[in-house]
Amino acid sequence: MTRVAINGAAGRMGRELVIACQRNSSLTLAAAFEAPGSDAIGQDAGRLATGEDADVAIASADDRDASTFDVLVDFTRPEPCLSAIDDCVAGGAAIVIGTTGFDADQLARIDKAADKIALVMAPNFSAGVNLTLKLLEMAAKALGDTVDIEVIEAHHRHKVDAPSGTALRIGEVLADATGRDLDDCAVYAREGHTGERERQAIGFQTIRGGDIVGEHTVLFAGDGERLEISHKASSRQTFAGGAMRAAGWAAQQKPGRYDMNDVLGFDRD
Ligand SMILES: NC(=O)C1=CN([C@@H]2O[C@H](COP(=O)(O)OP(=O)(O)OC[C@H]3O[C@@H](n4cnc5c(N)ncnc54)[C@H](OP(=O)(O)O)[C@@H]3O)[C@@H](O)[C@H]2O)C=CC1
Ligand SMILES: O=C(O)C1=N[C@H](C(=O)O)C[C@H](O)C1
Repeated sequence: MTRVAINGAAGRMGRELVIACQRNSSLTLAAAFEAPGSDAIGQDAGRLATGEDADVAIASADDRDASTFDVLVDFTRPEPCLSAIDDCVAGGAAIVIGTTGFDADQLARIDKAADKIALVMAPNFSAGVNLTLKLLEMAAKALGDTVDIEVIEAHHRHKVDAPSGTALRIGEVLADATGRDLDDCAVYAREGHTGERERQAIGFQTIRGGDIVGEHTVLFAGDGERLEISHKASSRQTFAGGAMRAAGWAAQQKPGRYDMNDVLGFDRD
């Protein structure tokens, strides 16, 4: 049995992760953590997620001892995630990172930690989104500079980062497939007299509202026709189940940085 710990266990994803862990027969919930001072500390992680006790009390992230679990799953915010990584390095545990919104310095710290522990990081753990990335790569290679490419994403009103981590990953895949550098061609906002659109631009449109779980569409707009490839998540269990699959896999790996292509066994080309 792989011993799993969940960071941010009282959050939207944290509660779904508790459920997904309980549904996976090769995993056992060993620990759950929340922000120091959180009202959730001391509450049972299972009771919070499902109404039934899991006999795992949520502890403060300050009291984390990574020798008591094999892998930690983090869906929190960048800074708490980096603290969790430090603890996993100290205790020799693997980590699965679903958190999004890291800056370049933070990403460099994550890369460094992967020299010491197995680290699986993905902006989206749903199998459907990871398959969508493959379809997008194929479409972008085939259509190339004959179309204008726009990435449209929609999420719930509580999301704090934009564009979504998934949209940014989509942008990287599209840029690679068309031989562009995303830093040069990304357009994140348009207002006023913008001038005509440049063919090489990859545009991002962000929608925030209500309880939208997560939707991503790529529009390939040509003359006389347009192609749209969409993924729409309707339940956070799709992310949580994928993250638990990654947790079981990560616990068996040697140190290194991995993503969902590795977990799902997808080819890299
Ligand atoms: N990769 C993927 O498949 C997916 C990624 N995500 C990403 O996951 C992250 C979380 O999303 P979501 O669940 O909606 O957000 P929530 O705000 O609902 O959950 C985050 C949780 O982390 C807690 N937290 C804050 N600080 C700490 C700390 N120091 N130690 C431990 N826990 C802490 C928060 O507590 P408090 O509220 O008290 O601050 C909260 O309970 C986001 O970055 C989101 O983009 C989301 C879905 C899928
Ligand atoms: O914050 C969310 O909810 C989600 N975040 C991830 C992202 O930023 O891509 C994945 C998912 O779409 C839900």
